[in-house]
Amino acid sequence: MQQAEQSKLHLYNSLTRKKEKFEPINAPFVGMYVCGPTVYGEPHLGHARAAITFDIVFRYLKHLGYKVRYVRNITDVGHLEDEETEQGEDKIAKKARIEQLEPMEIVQTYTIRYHRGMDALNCLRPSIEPTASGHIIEQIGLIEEILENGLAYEVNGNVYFDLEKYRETNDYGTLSGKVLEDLQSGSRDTEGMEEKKSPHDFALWKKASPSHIMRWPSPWSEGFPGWHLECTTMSTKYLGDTFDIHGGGLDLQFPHHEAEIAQSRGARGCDPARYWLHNNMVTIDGAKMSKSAGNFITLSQLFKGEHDLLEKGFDPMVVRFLMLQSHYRSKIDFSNDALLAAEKGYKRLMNASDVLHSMDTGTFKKEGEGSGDTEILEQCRLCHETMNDDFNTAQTLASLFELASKINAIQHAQLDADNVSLQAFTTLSKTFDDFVFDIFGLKETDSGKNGKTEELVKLLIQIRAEARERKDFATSDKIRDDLQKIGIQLKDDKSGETTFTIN
Ligand SMILES: Nc1ncnc2c1ncn2[C@@H]1O[C@H](COP(=O)(O)OP(=O)(O)OP(=O)(O)O)[C@@H](O)[C@H]1O
Ligand SMILES: [Zn+2]
Repeated sequence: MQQAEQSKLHLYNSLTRKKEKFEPINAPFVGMYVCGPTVYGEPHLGHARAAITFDIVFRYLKHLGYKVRYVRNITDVGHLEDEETEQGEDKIAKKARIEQLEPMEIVQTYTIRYHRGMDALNCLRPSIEPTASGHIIEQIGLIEEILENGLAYEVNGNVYFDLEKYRETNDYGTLSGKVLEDLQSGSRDTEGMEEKKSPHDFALWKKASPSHIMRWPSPWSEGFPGWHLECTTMSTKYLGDTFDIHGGGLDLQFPHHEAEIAQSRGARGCDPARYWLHNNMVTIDGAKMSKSAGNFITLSQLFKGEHDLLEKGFDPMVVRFLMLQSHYRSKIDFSNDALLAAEKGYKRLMNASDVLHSMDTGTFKKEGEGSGDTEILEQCRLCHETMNDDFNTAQTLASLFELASKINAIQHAQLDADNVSLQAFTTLSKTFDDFVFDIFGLKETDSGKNGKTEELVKLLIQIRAEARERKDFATSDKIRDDLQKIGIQLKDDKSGETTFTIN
C-alpha cells in the first residue's frame, strides 16, 4: 500500500512552477530542510502555519514509508533589521538591548516559547535543529569555498557575493521569477553601499561595528555571518550538497532562497535542493502577519483568548484544523469567525472518532461485499489521492467528513451495518485514524469532546453563583480556587457575568 502510494506523490516545485512526481535522490531516505524562526519574539500564527505545513509533509512522507531527516534551523545571529539593505541592528541584539538581557538569553527564552507553541500544536520536533551561532566555523569554510571559486570579494573586512560574476554563467532569480534589472534597489544610498560592486550583492560576512555584541574572529575581520549563509551551511552539512526538499514561507523566496541557490552553486557547483516548497502567508486585514510589522497574534493570545479580535480562547487543535482547511499554497486571512468554523469542523471529526472507536465490529457483514462498501472505499482512496496531489489537506478533509458522515449513519442505523463488510469497515477505521491522527496530527482534547468540560464548568459557575446568593463565600471561593488549580480561570465582570478560560 505505502509503496504504491509513494510512487503517486506529486508536489508543486516552486523552482519549475509545476507539479512534479516526487522521486527522492536516495530512497527510502528523504532529506528535508526548512527555514526556521529568528528567535527574538513570541511565536505567532504565521510561524504556526509554516511549522504545521512542513509537519504535515514530514508526517505524510513517514506514512508513505520514507525515512525522513528533517532539519529546521534556529536563526540566532546575523538576521539584520533591514533585510533588503542588510543594514541596521541584529534583530536579536536589538531585543537584548531593549530588554537589557544577553542576546543568548533572548535566544533561549524565545526558542523555548517557540518549542512550547509548536508542541502544543502537536508539530513533531525536527530530526536536527541547528543554530547559526553553533556553525560559525562551517560558515567561514563555505565563504572560503566561494572565494576560491572567484565568486566573492572582500572589502574592508566584509565579504560579498559577486552576483555579476555569478550571472556570467548562472541564472539568478529563477525561483522567484525576479529580474534583477527590474528591481529597484532601495539600497543604493545606504551606508556601506559604495563597497559593493553591484547593489544586489549580498553579504557573506560582515565586519562588526564596535557596538555590535555578537562577533567572531574570521580571516577577514571580527564579525558575523550573513543571514542567507547559515541555511546553505547547515542544510548541506546535514543533508548533503543536494538534498530532496527545501521548504519555507513564500516571503523567503526572494532574496533568501535565491541567495541559497547562488551560494550552493557558487561553492559546489550544484543546486541545494531538488524540490522547493513554499507555504503561503497568514494575513491579517490582507497584510502579512509578522513580528516586525507588529500586526501579529501570538499563539499564547490565541489559546487564552487575550486579544481584541478574539471572542474567546481556542484550543491548539482548532488552530491546527484551521490551517488544514486551506491548501498550504493559499493565503489564510485570520478572523475569529474562521476559528469558530474550524472549531465546529474539528469537533465533528472528534465526535465521529468517538463513535468509531465505540463500535462493535461484530455487527458487520463478515464476508462478501456490502452494498455500502463502494462509497466508503472510494472516500478512503480519495484521502490518499488528494494528499498525493501536492498535500491537498483541504480536499482530504472533505473526504474525512464524508467518512465521518458514514460513521454517524452506521451509528444511527441509517446505513445498516449489515450493508457494510467487515473488510470495508476495517479500511474505513484505519484510514480515518491514519489521516486524522497520524498524518494530520490532530489529537483529541477537551474541546473536541463535544464541549463536555465546558458544560461542566458552566454547571460549576451556576452552583457558585447560587452559593454567592446565599452568601456562602467559602463554597464560592473554593470552586474558583480549585478550578484555578487545574488550569481553569474564572473571571467575573462588572455586570455579574462569569466567563472562563481553560488552559
Ligand atoms: N504570516 C506568516 N504566514 C506564514 N508563514 C510565516 C508568516 N510569518 C513568518 N512565517 C514563516 O515563519 C518562519 C519563521 O519566520 P521569521 O522568524 O522570520 O518570522 P517573521 O515574523 O516574519 O519575522 P520578521 O518580522 O522578523 O521577518 C519562516 O519560514 C517564515 O516564512
Ligand atoms: Zn533559510
